[in-house]
Amino acid sequence: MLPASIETLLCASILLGIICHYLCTRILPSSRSVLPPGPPQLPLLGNVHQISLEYQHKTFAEWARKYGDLICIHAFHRPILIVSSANVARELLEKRGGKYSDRPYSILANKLVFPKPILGFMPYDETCRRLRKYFLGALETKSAVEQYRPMQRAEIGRLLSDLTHNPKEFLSHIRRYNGALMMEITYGLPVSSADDEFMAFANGTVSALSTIGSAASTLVDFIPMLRHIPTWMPGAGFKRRALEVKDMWAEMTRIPFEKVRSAMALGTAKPSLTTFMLQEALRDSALAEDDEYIISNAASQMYGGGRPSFTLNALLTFFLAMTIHPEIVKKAQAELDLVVGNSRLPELSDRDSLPYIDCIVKEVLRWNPAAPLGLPHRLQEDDTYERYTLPAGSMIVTNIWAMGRDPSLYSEPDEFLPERFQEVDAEKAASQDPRKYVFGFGRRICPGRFLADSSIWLLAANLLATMDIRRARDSVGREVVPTPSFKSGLIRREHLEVEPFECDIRPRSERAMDLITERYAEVFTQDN
Ligand code: HEM
Repeated sequence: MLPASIETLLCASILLGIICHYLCTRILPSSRSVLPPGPPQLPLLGNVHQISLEYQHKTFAEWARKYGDLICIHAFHRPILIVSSANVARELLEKRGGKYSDRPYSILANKLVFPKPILGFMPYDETCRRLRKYFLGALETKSAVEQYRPMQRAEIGRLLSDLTHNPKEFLSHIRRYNGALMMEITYGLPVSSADDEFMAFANGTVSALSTIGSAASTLVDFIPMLRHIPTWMPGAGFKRRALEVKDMWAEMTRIPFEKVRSAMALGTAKPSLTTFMLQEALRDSALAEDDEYIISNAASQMYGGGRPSFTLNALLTFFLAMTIHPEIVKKAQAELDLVVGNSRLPELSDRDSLPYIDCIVKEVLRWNPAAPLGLPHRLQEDDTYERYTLPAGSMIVTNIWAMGRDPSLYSEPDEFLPERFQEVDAEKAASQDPRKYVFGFGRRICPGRFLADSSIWLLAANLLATMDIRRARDSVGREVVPTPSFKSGLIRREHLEVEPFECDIRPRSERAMDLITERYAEVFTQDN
């Protein structure tokens, strides 16, 4: 039992806290400034009790219907501004990029897992700008994109061949396609088989990372002193997991980076994102220890740090949609047969002549956006929008999922309908294009967006040109129609995952088999 005087003191402090919080969030701002509207809050907790662990994008979309495209909620004392319209996001994050390009500080990421900040979690400081400049040169210019085309072509050849030999394992083949492509682009290192030990280890690291929590939204981010809790104490599981992931991440970063450094020293390194970044950094001066850390971690983030899993998710969404909709497969195949014929496989240079395949890719990105709530930004200084005051330090969450369900742009938004992008005028086509928002906004926009978009298109076109995707059958021969089912969560995951499903993939014809064999032989010759 506490002595009566301490009990009284505790009660008085709690009461004072509640009054201060109430004054700060409700009474005082209303006399000077108005926060955007939002659901009612509880003292001290704010809206924490209303934010579910999963599917927050749906709760936030419901709130947007009630309170508007820009709403304000509180997680304890911290204001969170939720933007549900692409136009408002552009107005704030793009046009006023100077104030909106920081990331919220994450104790879990920046203190427990990574010894120093890495790209996705960095503030928008000098280092961040330097890294983004490297990415611009390595991923976003026309010549950079051209440079990756042979790798994309080769990996498509492998994927089609793997699918013909072992179609039941399609999930692991797609995972391999994405991982191998990123490995070659990031490090210039070829991957020999799906069971590659390093890729399996990297996949394990990435999934471990995604289960410990996302940027600035775990309990330790709200109660910082929890990071000092001894690892043996009950309740310290989050810290034990974070420290495990820290070691796994360091290993995943070190192994391929050292291979590239040795190959560079021997003059045998293939051009890659890592060689490009190292050469750029060396241009001005010798490499500082910090440069090595920053570059090696940026590379491992490119390769495996969760972002490319966004592409994987889009590829799986494509397979799911094609399994559910045989009529879309037929329509796309008719377009491919007409434009490309059966004497070769589709190439990225055919893209403009295959508008229906493009509509499918757009609908994949809109229907199940890989990052439904984007990555959070942080407002660096007070700002105003319309009649609202937006306080410095607010976390900005873009509800990309809700943007893709804007009823003024998309009818029947839960349906997979590529036709919605057909025969619309140029203005509507531009505002409907999901690539204008699914990759985020402003100065932190996804640097991998062109690569991701072209990899998804290439896979869609090649797969539809050569394979039939049918529904699997159950033990009594009935077709199994997969239910579109996606897992999500801002707290535990940043992205929406496709739940596993089955489908029946077969080559369309003898000719398709020949084309796959020819491409594979070409790839095999390249490897040797
Ligand atoms: C369909 C695939 C992808 C989607 C939907 C996607 C989406 C996003 C989004 C929404 C963001 C946050 C942007 C913002 O803060 O406003 C982001 C950031 C990022 N993405 Fe992607 N991404 C994809 C693929 C990729 C790929 C293939 C790479 C690597 C080549 C990549 C690398 C990154 C990096 C490094 C960041 C952090 C940038 C920063 O913090 O400055 N992404 N992505």
